[in-house]
Amino acid sequence: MNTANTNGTAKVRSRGLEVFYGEKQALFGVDLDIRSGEVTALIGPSGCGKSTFLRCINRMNDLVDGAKVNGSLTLDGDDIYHREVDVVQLRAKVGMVFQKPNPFPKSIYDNVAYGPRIHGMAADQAELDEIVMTSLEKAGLLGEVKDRLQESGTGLSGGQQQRLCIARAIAVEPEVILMDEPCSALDPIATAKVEELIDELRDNYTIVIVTHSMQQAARVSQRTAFFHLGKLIEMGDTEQIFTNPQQPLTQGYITGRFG
Ligand SMILES: Nc1ncnc2c1ncn2[C@@H]1O[C@H](COP(=O)(O)OP(=O)(O)OP(=O)(O)O)[C@@H](O)[C@H]1O
Repeated sequence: MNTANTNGTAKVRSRGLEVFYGEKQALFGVDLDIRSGEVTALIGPSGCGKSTFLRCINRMNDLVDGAKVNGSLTLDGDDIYHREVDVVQLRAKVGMVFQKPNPFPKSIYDNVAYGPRIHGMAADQAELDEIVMTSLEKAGLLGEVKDRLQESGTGLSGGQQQRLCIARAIAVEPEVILMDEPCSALDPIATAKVEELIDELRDNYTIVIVTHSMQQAARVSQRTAFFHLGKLIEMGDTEQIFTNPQQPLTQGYITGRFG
């Protein structure tokens, strides 16, 4: 395996990470470093464990009955799976955006204000307004919704809903944003907008994106990790992975021979 991924400062670091769903092992000894200030893409054929790895980072796998995680996974050097970790706080630090936009059946304003309210981040209404506006702005949505903040979030277009979900994630000031195929339900124009947004956000957040689209990985990420049958096969600079992969399996996947 290529271990060149283990240099530099890692925001998220896994060592020997294994995940089981009951008897089924989904990840085998994954050593992977995710750096801040860049976008890391996780690619590989269906069922290779990309989403499983992603969901470990904010412990979404805790919600799956019978799921078990071995090995080490750290955020800024702290064990994500330590028994004293407050999972609610962890998920505020490590936000998530899902495949299908899933705004709450609430107003646009309340969707974004939800997290800050729960975490008591605003001292008064003016401060909450500020957080909501700034988050919508950062998500590139403010211009489109500023006159309809009290309308339902579910009434927006799919692409707008996804940017609303990104605004909702940003509102609690996360350090890491996990995105699980965030554009797969979007049309090409909405996809382009979300990709542009990912690029803008990478200076301030560590972003990890699972994608089925190699074109998307090439467009939005600086580093790419290729998984196959639960193993990390290769990790490197995105350009290198797509132009000069070191492993035959990576080569086979990116040239469309399987997957
Ligand atoms: N909740 C679960 N219960 C049992 N097995 C699961 C569960 N979730 C995933 N798996 C299995 O773990 C393996 C890895 O799944 P995972 O969803 O991480 O793959 P993936 O690479 O993200 O796939 P896809 O691209 O299809 O989403 C697969 O074999 C899958 O069937």
